[in-house]
Amino acid sequence: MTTAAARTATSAAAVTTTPLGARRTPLLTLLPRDGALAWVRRGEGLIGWGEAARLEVSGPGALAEAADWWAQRCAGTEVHDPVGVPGSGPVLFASVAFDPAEGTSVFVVPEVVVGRRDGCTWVTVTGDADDEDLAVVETSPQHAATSIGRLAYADGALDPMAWCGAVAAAVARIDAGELDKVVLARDLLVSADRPLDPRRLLLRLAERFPDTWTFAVDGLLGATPELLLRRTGRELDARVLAGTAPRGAGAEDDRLAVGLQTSVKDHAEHAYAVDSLADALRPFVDELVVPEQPSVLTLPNVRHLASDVRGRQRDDDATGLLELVGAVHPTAAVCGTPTAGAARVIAELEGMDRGRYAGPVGWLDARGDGEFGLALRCAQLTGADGGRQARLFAGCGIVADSDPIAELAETQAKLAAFQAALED
Ligand SMILES: C=C(O[C@@H]1C=C(C(=O)O)C=C[C@H]1O)C(=O)O
Repeated sequence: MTTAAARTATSAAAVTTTPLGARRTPLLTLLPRDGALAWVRRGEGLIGWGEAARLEVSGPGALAEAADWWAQRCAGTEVHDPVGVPGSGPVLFASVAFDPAEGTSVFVVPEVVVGRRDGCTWVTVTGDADDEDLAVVETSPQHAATSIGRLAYADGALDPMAWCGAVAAAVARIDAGELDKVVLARDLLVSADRPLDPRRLLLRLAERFPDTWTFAVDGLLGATPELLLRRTGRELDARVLAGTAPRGAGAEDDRLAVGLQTSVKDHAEHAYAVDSLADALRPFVDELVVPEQPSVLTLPNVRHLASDVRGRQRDDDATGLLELVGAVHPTAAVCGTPTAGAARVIAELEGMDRGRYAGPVGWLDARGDGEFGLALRCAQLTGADGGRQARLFAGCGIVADSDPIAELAETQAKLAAFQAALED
């Protein structure tokens, strides 16, 4: 099998980072309407726009090819970076297909990146640091708050009852001993009266879900609570989520939280996801800290069992972040256990192309530092009709005790995250 790739690039121009000191303007409000790139949590992170280079790649070697491409590009670049922190200097935004061997992964080197870390802001420009680009950062925010009018929803690949049938079929296959866990997802289509403005959606998501990473790459926008892998020097860390409960009102909410903490089914579902990440990371680390018990992450729409895993990459291991991401993905948080059997069941039962949903999304710098989440609680904006349409996604882990109606309700609670941003 071969890897197919399409690339565009301006010649590897100089990259200049300029410190801007302490700025208050929220990063997401600086984005232009088109080509928004973002990875922001609690007001810090990176945004970008413009395309100095782009790689679209598909095939079994997709991530290795992207890593080579980035390494070559960095090697040919003259860098001025007095800031010297993760995310300063040259940056690559990435959105990897759920199945990189089949789907298309997108990598974008922005012309302009604005970053903020520990309260300090900088701007990085590829090519001539022209006054216009810097002026954007110096002047007023340009976010649009225009209404998008009415929304019309339609079923995606499967209607809710057909999707419940797929869950029941998955449970039967788990009961028959074919596999232990599989994550089944569904999609929901939405059309608006007026074009969907990514900036408006990103701002709403970031406001409502401050504990998540708000991301945008090539029209895939979302607010993910799950960190697949972050690399800072040789430190690696991840936040694994699996096992979910809905939110309720008053005492019911407390009851649901206790139910999640004590649920044997949710703990089993969680353990598969943690084990898959830990097993995949072990060959690369000489130290791996996995919490004995998960904690509970409370979001406005759902609660999750969460495990923050930390490790230190071995000093003699030269594997780069993109290859590490390729090695750990797909974990059982988005695929299942065993991986190959779960992937087969997903292909047979889901009836849809996940595209880049549930794939790794994030950024990488020239030092090899970066952050990748899983593209969850997200939507793919589509160009048809002037960008008035979007495809929303949500999925959940299915194990032996899963009830199709409860799983459907879980997808609805997860879809509600993006729906709230649309409907606000
Ligand atoms: C697959 C999704 O979420 C994943 C599945 C979860 C679960 O089944 O409990 C929880 C968090 C995520 O790991 C999604 O949001 O689409």
